[in-house]
Amino acid sequence: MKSALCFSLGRVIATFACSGEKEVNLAVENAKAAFKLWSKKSGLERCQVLLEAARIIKERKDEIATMETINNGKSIFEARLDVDTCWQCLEYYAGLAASMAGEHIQLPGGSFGYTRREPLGVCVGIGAWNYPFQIACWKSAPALACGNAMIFKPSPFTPVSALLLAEIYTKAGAPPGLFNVVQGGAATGQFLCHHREVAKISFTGSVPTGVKIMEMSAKGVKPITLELGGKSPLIIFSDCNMENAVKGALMANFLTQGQVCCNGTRVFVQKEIADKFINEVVKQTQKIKLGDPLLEDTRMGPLINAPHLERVLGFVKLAKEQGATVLCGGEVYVPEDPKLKHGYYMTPCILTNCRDDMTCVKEEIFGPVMSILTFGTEAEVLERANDTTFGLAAGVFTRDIQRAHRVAAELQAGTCYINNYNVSPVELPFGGYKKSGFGRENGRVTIEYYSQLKTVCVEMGDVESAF
Ligand SMILES: NC(=O)c1ccc[n+]([C@@H]2O[C@H](COP(=O)([O-])OP(=O)(O)OC[C@H]3O[C@@H](n4cnc5c(N)ncnc54)[C@H](O)[C@@H]3O)[C@@H](O)[C@H]2O)c1
Ligand SMILES: O=CCc1c[nH]c2ccc(O)cc12
Repeated sequence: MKSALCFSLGRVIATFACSGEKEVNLAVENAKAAFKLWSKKSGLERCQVLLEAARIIKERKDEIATMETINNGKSIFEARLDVDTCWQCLEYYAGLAASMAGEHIQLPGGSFGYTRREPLGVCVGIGAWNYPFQIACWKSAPALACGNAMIFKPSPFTPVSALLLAEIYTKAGAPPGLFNVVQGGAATGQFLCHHREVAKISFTGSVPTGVKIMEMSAKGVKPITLELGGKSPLIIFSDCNMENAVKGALMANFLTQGQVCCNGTRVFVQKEIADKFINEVVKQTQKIKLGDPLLEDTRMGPLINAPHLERVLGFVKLAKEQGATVLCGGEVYVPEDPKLKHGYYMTPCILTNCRDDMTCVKEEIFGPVMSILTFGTEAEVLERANDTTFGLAAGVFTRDIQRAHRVAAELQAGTCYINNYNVSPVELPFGGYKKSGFGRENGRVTIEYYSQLKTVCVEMGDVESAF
């Protein structure tokens, strides 16, 4: 069985054999052997390997970013920013590796207890296609820092860049098999999830697949992290800094061609400033440079593949049928360069006259389509913003500091941005509420998702038997 990889030119650039049960078993055996060695190392020794891997990522930044652009279609400008958060993530967890510790608890009669934070074993990471290298780093860095091994399965649409990470960990001194990559789609993912020697699964992808992962993990009683989809609200109050709010709305909608899980695609604008905001946001959107993602000044490349482009265009068509107005974009784009004519490009789209019950406002589109809605009061917009089964992210633009925090506290989302959107410092935990998933990536808390706590109870006196 083969998996084909396509790029913006619409041509296959690589083929990979999908891993079957035999290859998955082999990967697990290798990971188990590596885990034996790695889990015995001190935190400081693990820290040194992660720091060296971070250094290599920095050194090879341009090469990795180029590969990611070819892999995914995002602009080279953005791919470089992605790579920065990757080495930062490895450095961050390198720093935490040596500080992992338990507690010492005094008990009556001089007895005491202590806790040990121990690794889980062989962990599995399963990734989506929108941030291939970054997803592999955000999963593997905390896993390895805690003393685990990881088998990573990238999306079959973007199989290449995770292999660079495997090469880098090996060069940095990780034992063979500590970070293993297997290729394939759903079937390979199922072999991994069902494997009895797999201790944990961290999944990034869609809600329907997340449900399947949860079912499989339930059978094996395995802990999981689910980073799923979203339909996040971005609330723009009339007292905002307009220039920043417009920039924020673009950041919330058009990175990676709009294929970002935490995008703020429901943009609620207070009525008083709606016309001015809409004018400005359309003006700035029309200036976005589309085209060859490897060119320095390009800011939007092609979507991931032909069926996805059709799907996104279908959402725009349906929005029009349901009464929305297309203010710009929403159409197939054919770059002038003949080499790019088979790419999956579309122009970034802004919809107005949207209602909360429209499909474009309710469902995750995962493409460059912003839906603008207007609102009157804070109470009204909060109710409408929270009226969704998702809860990945949310944003608010206002100059009123009390309102900013009040609104952030009321929003049902795992990440709330105040006066910015889609920045991702690795020090901050990231993850969902509601159907957007559970568990966290990044931040100190993720150590808890890749380790388990052992309590050791020590008797200093004689046993007082009940018998
Ligand atoms: N919350 C987040 O952090 C986050 C980040 C990126 C993408 N996403 C979401 O991911 C979706 C888009 O990504 P996608 O299309 O790659 O998602 P997807 O669910 O189709 O696939 C994700 C991964 O799961 C694998 N997979 C598919 N079926 C499987 C099965 N039955 N068992 C095991 N593995 C299986 C795929 O091969 C792929 O590697 C969007 O909904 C987006 O919101 C979420
Ligand atoms: O696409 C959604 C958010 C996101 C961006 N980069 C990463 C990396 C790993 C994730 O699990 C999610 C994300």
